[in-house]
Amino acid sequence: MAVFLLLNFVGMGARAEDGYWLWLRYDELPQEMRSQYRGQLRQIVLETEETPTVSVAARELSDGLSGLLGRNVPVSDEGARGAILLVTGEAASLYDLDLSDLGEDGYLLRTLTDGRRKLTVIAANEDDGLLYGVFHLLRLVQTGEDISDLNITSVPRIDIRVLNHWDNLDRTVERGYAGQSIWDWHKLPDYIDPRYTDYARANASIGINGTVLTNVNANATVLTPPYIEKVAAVADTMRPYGIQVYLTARFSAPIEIGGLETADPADPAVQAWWAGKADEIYRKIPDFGGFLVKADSEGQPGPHTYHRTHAEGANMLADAVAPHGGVVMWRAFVYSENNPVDRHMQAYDQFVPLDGKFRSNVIIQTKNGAIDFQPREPFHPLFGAMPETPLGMEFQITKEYLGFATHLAYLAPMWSEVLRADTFVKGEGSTVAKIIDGSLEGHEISAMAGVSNIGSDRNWTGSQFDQANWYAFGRLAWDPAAEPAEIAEDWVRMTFTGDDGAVGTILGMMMESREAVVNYMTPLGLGHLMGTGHHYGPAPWVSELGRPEWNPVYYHKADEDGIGFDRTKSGSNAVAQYSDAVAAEFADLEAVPEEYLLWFHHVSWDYEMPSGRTLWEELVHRYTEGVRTVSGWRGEWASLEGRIDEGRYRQVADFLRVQEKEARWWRDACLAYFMSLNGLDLPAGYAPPARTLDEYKAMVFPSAPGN
Ligand SMILES: CO[C@H]1[C@H](O)[C@@H](O)[C@H](O)O[C@@H]1C(=O)O
Repeated sequence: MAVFLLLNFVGMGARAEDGYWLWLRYDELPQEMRSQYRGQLRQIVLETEETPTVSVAARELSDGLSGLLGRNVPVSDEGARGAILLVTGEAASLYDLDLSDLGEDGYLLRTLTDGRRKLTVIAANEDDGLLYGVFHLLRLVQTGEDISDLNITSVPRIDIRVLNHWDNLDRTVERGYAGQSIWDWHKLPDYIDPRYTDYARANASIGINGTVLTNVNANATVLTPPYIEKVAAVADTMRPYGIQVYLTARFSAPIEIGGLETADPADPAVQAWWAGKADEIYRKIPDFGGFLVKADSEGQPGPHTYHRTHAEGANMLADAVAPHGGVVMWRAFVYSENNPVDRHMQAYDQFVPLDGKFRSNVIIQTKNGAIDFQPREPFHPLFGAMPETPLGMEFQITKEYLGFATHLAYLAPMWSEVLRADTFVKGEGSTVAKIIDGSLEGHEISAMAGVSNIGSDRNWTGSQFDQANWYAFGRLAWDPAAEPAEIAEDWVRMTFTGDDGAVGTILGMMMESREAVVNYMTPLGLGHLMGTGHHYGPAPWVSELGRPEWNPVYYHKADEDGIGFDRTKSGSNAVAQYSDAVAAEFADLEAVPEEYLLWFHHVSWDYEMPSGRTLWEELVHRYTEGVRTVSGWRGEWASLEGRIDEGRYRQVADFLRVQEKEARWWRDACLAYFMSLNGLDLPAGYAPPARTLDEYKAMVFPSAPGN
């Protein structure tokens, strides 16, 4: 028995079976791939001071290459043939390398020929840059790229590339579908889970340089002395990997843990309390990043209680961390203080008047769209509307609205769509990416945040494919112009296999996946039809909840005649929050991109679409297409049996079965509901819903984690 278990473990390898090692799988490459690297990657030579970061970089490179090449690639003193040199600062001049444009995090990868020696050089100004360069070289080898004549310069476009954990101190994770929080507060600071190091490695490998450990629906306890000790222990583990730790600041903390009677940002005692708290944190964590704040939204405390603005609230915290070089990421996700005509308009209405009033170390962290991480939303109208304020991007990596852990939905195409969207605020080419990287308006700081999908499941993210979303977030934060398909291909090769046929199959599925989800959940610009509260499964009929915007009917506004939210002049006029050029396009029924049609217009069921179908027929078609796409993947995935390891093959196959079942559920329940309003039949050739509307309404949702 013992022998069997041992063989089982060693033979199949935890690495291969459960996804724990993410994309950092340094399994031996196939012979034909290995041979090309043989001469060039023999040993690692440090031409830099050996700091903790340099040590972890050298160890990663040595371990990685040794695994991939199936022979020891040691750190050595001597730069013989086939050396990889890690070079910082002064030493770069020996090799005639110009590091002047690399900033703190950028790096060069170069192949140099020195007499008969061929050298691979990784050079950077700072150790963190070196670490990023090491991971890039590893990636090239993992994906079988030719490295014989390297000439790569890479500099991140965004300064603060940060994960937001919506993790509570009791280890539940809001909107988390991958098990408990990895932050084990109970055992910290004395026990440092080895996972923290693997977490740091994974993040560093994709350029992430910050992590907010706690939920934006914040608990002030994390700011008390015992917790600061715990956070410091996590920060110590992250530091060698170039990752700064941040915390969420509960606005009422001065009352809850400080013994004050108010949290009014204009009160000197409150200001002094926060300044003292910041000093206390920085004494333990000298490189603490700063605070992330959700205020005056969904019941969170904030400055409005004291008739102060978001700017006054943010500035107070900004002043507290400024002497230490910290920042405040103040979220623009505010709603539900008043019953809105259009929730879409609230953040803009509250924040645009405050443009220019924030301290220079405040970033307004804005979700990609104005509502809430739907499968598709037009870009948030705040982008471009606050030229004097740095706006950070907030994407949601965890799939709250896209099928939790089981559904395959590769999100980079969705994020990229928003980053590439043109706001036209300074004429053509004023993309969202240029606003958040600070280049359009000349800002000093820039940030991109991703709401983490990480938990304590062995595979970290709840499914194999959800790892790709974590991976892609990092790559896009580094370079918002990166191609989603290229990112995905790197990920597939590193994570699953280098077999070109299999790579093509998996990549094809990934690249179709986001659109498939849009089709079977919310096609043509629909949004928020999900079950209320947990946000799982379809519930477009819900109408009785206490506030209008809690109900799906508020978002689709379907009736006998038509469907969609009129955000033009005849409706809420939310379009007016965009620049003139964009507003004109969105407001025009003929010009609005089809994918945003029902987001901006209420359209009659018989409206003729560009395809020649009526709107109703087009909706049916899209819902059906979504299901068909997912069904197709099941066959494609089955063709990979035996070509990737059994454990991961099975899990994905099972999850695709779930996704197909649920895609049908979405299609059928939504169509049954819309038919009950419009009285129309399905066009010929389309299967009717499998059950009656009442049956869908009565369906018990599987108990949903994470809300
Ligand atoms: C953390 O709260 C979340 C809430 O769970 C979620 O349903 C919604 O997406 O957004 C909120 C927010 O972004 O603050």
